[in-house]
Amino acid sequence: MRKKDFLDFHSSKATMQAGVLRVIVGLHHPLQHFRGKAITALRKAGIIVDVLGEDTVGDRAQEALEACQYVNIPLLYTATHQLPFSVLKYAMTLDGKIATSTGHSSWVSSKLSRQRVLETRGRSNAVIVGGNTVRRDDPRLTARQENCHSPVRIVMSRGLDLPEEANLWDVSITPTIVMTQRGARNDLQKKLASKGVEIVEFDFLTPRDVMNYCYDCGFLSVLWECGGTLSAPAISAGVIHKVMAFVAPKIIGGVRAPSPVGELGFLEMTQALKLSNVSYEQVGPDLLISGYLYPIPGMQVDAPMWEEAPYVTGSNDEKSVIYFHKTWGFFGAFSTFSPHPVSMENDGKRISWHSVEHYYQAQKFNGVKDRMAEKFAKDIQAADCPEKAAWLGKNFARQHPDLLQPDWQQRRTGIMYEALAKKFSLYPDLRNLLLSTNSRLLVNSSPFDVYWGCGRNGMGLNQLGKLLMKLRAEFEAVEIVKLHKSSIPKYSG
Ligand SMILES: NC(=O)C1=CN([C@@H]2O[C@H](COP(=O)(O)OP(=O)(O)OC[C@H]3O[C@@H](n4cnc5c(N)ncnc54)[C@H](OP(=O)(O)O)[C@@H]3O)[C@@H](O)[C@H]2O)C=CC1
Ligand SMILES: Nc1c(N[C@@H]2O[C@H](COP(=O)(O)O)[C@@H](O)[C@H]2O)[nH]c(=O)[nH]c1=O
Repeated sequence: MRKKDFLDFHSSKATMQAGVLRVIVGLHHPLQHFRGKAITALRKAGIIVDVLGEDTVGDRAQEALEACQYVNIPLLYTATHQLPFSVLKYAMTLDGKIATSTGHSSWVSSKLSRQRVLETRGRSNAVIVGGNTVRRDDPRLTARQENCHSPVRIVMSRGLDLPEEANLWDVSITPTIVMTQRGARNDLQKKLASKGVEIVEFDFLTPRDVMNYCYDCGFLSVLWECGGTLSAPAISAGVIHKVMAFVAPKIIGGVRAPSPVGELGFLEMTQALKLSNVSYEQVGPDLLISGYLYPIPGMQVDAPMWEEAPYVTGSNDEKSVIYFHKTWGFFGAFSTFSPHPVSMENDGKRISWHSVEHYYQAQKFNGVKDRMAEKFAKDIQAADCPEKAAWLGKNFARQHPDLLQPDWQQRRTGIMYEALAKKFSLYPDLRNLLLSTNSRLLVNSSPFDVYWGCGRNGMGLNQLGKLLMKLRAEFEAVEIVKLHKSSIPKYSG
C-alpha cells in the first residue's frame, strides 16, 4: 500500500471509530494533482460522503458551497493566479486621506477597526509595507495576540534609506524580510542582517517579483499595508486581488495629504477599476468597504465589468510561456516533486518509487557494485518526501562522486525522460494537462537550478521544460494517429 493510501485508510478508520457517519465535502482541491483518495477511502470505510454541488444540490447546498469558497479564497486564487492572494487594506478619512500633510496617521480609523486589521494580519502569511511607512510610522505589524500567528513582515525599499533602529528589526516575535535592489546600502544590510533581519536583493525591485518570491515561499495570503506610492504600482502590476477600505467619518483636508492609491495613469472615469462582490459593514463609527479586483475563481461575479478592464497584465509573449516550479502551482504536476508514484523496471524487476524525484536521485548510484552505493539508493527510495530524496541524492553525490554510476552526467537526461514518460503515461489527468499546454513554452522556473531549470536570471538550460515539451510532442503524435485511424471509413462489404 502506498504511504498516502495507508494514511487515507487509517484516517478514514479513525473517522469511523470517532463515530462519524456522514462527511460533507465542501470543495475539491482546486489542483487536480492534489486531489487525494480521501473520498474513496472514507466511502470504503462505510462513511457516507456527499460533495456539495455534486451529491447535494439546492439552495442550501449552494449557500454552503459559496461559504466554503469564501473561506478558501486564498487557496483558490493562489491555484489559479499562481500568486498569493493579496489584500490591499487602508484606513482613510471621508475626504480620502490616509494621513495629514505632515504624514501623521495615528489614527485614522477607530480602535474597533484596527482590531479587525489585527485579526486579518493573524490570518495572513505576510504583511507588506513600503520604505516611507517604515520611516514615518515605525510600525510593528504584528497580530498582537498571545501565542497566535503573526505574519512575516516584508519591507520593500529600493534605496534602503531606512532607520538603524526600528520596531520591525526586532524579530523575536516574527521574522522580517527587507526586499531591496542589488548593492543598495551594504552597510545597512550588514547591520540589519546582524539583528536577524533577512535581506533579499533583486536587480530591480517590483511588486510582481516580490509576489513571485512570496509564492515560492508557499504563502497563500498577503496583506498590503503600505501607502499610495507603493499600492499604485502593485495594483498596476495586477498583484492586488482584494481591497479593504476603512472609511472614517472625519475630514482632515490638505492638498498634500497622501491618499491610498497613487498614480495609475488613468485619464477618464470610464477607466476606473470597479470592484465586484462588494460588501459594506459598519465597524464602530467607521464603514468597511471590501471588494474584489478580479473575479473569485469558481464563483459568480455580481458585476460584469471585466471585459471593460482597462489593463491586461502580462504581454502576449509572457502568455505563451508556462512557468512551473513548486508543486502547489497550477502546473505543479510538471515538477519532479509532485506526489505521483511511478513503478520502473530495473534488471527485470519492477520497483515502485514515491515520485520521479525519488527515482531520479536513486539512479545516481544504480548498478554500482558497492555496499555504500547500494545503501544510498535504498535510503533515497525510503525517503518520506521528494525534498528529502533530493537532499540525500545531492549530498551523497557531493560526498562520494566516485560512487556515481559511470557516465552519469551523460545518462541523467535520458533517465529523467524515461521516468517522466512513465509518470505522464500512468496518470491520464497529467497527460491531458500536458497536452492542454499546446505549443506553449514550458519553463521550470527554479531559481536554484541552472540545468533542469532556468535559474535566477532565466539563462539556465531548462532541461526539465525541454523534456516535457519533447514528451508532449510524442503524445501529440499518438493523438494524431488515433484521430487518423478513427476517421478512416470502414469497409462495409
Ligand atoms: N491610513 C493608512 O491606512 C496608512 C497610512 N500610511 C501613511 O502613509 C504615508 C506613507 O505612504 P507612502 O508615502 O505612499 O509610502 P509607501 O508606504 O507606499 O512606501 C513607498 C516606498 O516604497 C518603496 N518601494 C519599493 N518598491 C517600490 C516600487 N516599485 N514603487 C514605489 N515604491 C516602492 C520605496 O521605498 P524607498 O524610498 O525606501 O526606496 C518608496 O518610497 C505615511 O504617512 C503613513 O503614515 C501608510 C500606510 C497605511
Ligand atoms: N493609520 C492607520 C493604519 N496604518 C497602518 O498600520 C500600521 C501600524 O501598525 P502597528 O504599528 O502594528 O500598529 C502603519 O504603519 C500603517 O501601515 N492602519 C489602520 O488600520 N488604521 C489607521 O488609522
